[in-house]
Parts: sequence; structure tokens; C-alpha cells
Amino acid sequence: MKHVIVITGATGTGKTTVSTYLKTKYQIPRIITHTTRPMRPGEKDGVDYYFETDASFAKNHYLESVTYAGYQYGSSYEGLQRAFEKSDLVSIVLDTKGAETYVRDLKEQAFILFLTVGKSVVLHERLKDRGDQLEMIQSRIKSKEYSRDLTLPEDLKGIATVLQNDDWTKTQERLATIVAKLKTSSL
Ligand SMILES: Nc1nc2c(ncn2[C@@H]2O[C@H](COP(=O)(O)OP(=O)(O)O)[C@@H](O)[C@H]2O)c(=O)[nH]1
Ligand SMILES: Nc1ncnc2c1ncn2[C@@H]1O[C@H](COP(=O)(O)OP(=O)(O)O)[C@@H](O)[C@H]1O
Repeated sequence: MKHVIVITGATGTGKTTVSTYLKTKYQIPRIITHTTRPMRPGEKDGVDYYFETDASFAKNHYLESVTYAGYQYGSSYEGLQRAFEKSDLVSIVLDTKGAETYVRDLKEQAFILFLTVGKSVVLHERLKDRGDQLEMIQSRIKSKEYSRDLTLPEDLKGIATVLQNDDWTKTQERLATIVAKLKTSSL
């Protein structure tokens, strides 16, 4: 069976880092989603996201879409199908609301990986180190979506695999176990 690893959790917990690592280490492609938020330095259109205006965002057909900290984000069936053509095991980075939709629509094909950290204060430091603008960090941290995604939602309890991403070496070990299991069940 084909699987999509849905990587979710609060800003700064390491979702993008994990999806990039899954691609380079295990050749697991990432589904690129759409957003209206401005590009960060170093990001590329069509690689990190499809960057959209409000008008172009509205023209796409989404499997699900959300507003997160004032910007729109959405993922499409076409994107999922394109990724499944390349590989039986793919990943996507979503907020927890998107993760709930994937569980509902894709059932056991969706493997939910909820990332967390021991102390949420480190997230602020990580965003500064990542080079995010201070203004952007502050509005993000004040958003209700950020606070919501710090804890695993009730609906995902017993479904999601929780991974505390404090120590990168330990995270890599956990990911190796998860990928081995999913690759076996994809056969
Ligand atoms: N539901 C949903 N969430 C998305 C989608 N694309 C990105 N996200 C989530 O939107 C949130 C904000 O993403 P981003 O602005 O890149 O900030 P980051 O979390 O700091 O990397 C994160 O939780 C992403 O996982 C999407 O297509 N659907
Ligand atoms: N285990 C870790 N230890 C320390 N820093 C990390 C770890 N995982 C990720 N980071 C760093 O934290 C920052 C935020 O990670 P990122 O993957 O962009 O998070 P997200 O996509 O969840 O917002 C990046 O600068 C990244 O290099």
C-alpha cells in the first residue's frame, strides 16, 4: 500500500528539516504545497512551496486548505498523485488541521508524524537562527494556530507517532525505524 508521511507540529519543531532529510537519505519525495505567505530568504518557488497571490491561490483545487497565522496554505490531489507516481512512500508537511483531514480522507494510507520539543522556548531561538525576520517570528508566535500545534490534538491521539526532535542523532535513529516499517508495509 502507498503511504504518505504527514509531518506536523508547531513552527520550528523541524518539519521541513525532517522532510528534506527523508528525501536526501531515503529518496522519499515531498509533496509541494501552495501558500500566499512571502518567500523567506533562500526559498525557491516550486521547490519549497508554490508561492501564490490571493488571486492565483483561489484558482487551484485543494484536497484541503487552511489559514495559518494570516496566510493561506493548501495541498492538492494532483500533487499527491504526482508524488505517488514517483514513489510508493512520500511525505508532506502540514499543520495539525491538515493532518486531521488527511487521516479522515486517506485513512491508513496517512502516517502521522507529530514533531515536538522538550521546551517550547527553544523554538523561538531556532526561528531566529533560521533567519526569520523578528516581526514574522512575533506574529507567528502570537497566532492561535502556533499555540494549537504545540500539543497533539485529541483527534490524533492514538493515531499519530510522536517524535521529540531535540537531539538530531536520536531523531535520525527514530526515522530509520519508521521508514523501515513503512517500506515493508508498502511492498
Ligand atoms: N493544512 C496545511 N498546512 C500546510 C500546508 N503547507 C504548509 N502547511 C503548514 O503551514 C504552517 C506554516 O508553514 P510555514 O509558513 O512554512 O512556516 P514554518 O512552520 O515555520 O515552516 C506549518 O504548520 C506547515 O506545516 C498545506 O498545504 N496544508
Ligand atoms: N534536532 C534539532 N536540533 C537543533 N536544531 C534543529 C533540529 N531540527 C531542526 N533544527 C533547526 O531548527 C530550525 C527550524 O527547523 P525547520 O525544519 O525549519 O522547522 P519547521 O519546518 O517545523 O518550522 C532550522 O534552522 C533547523 O535547522
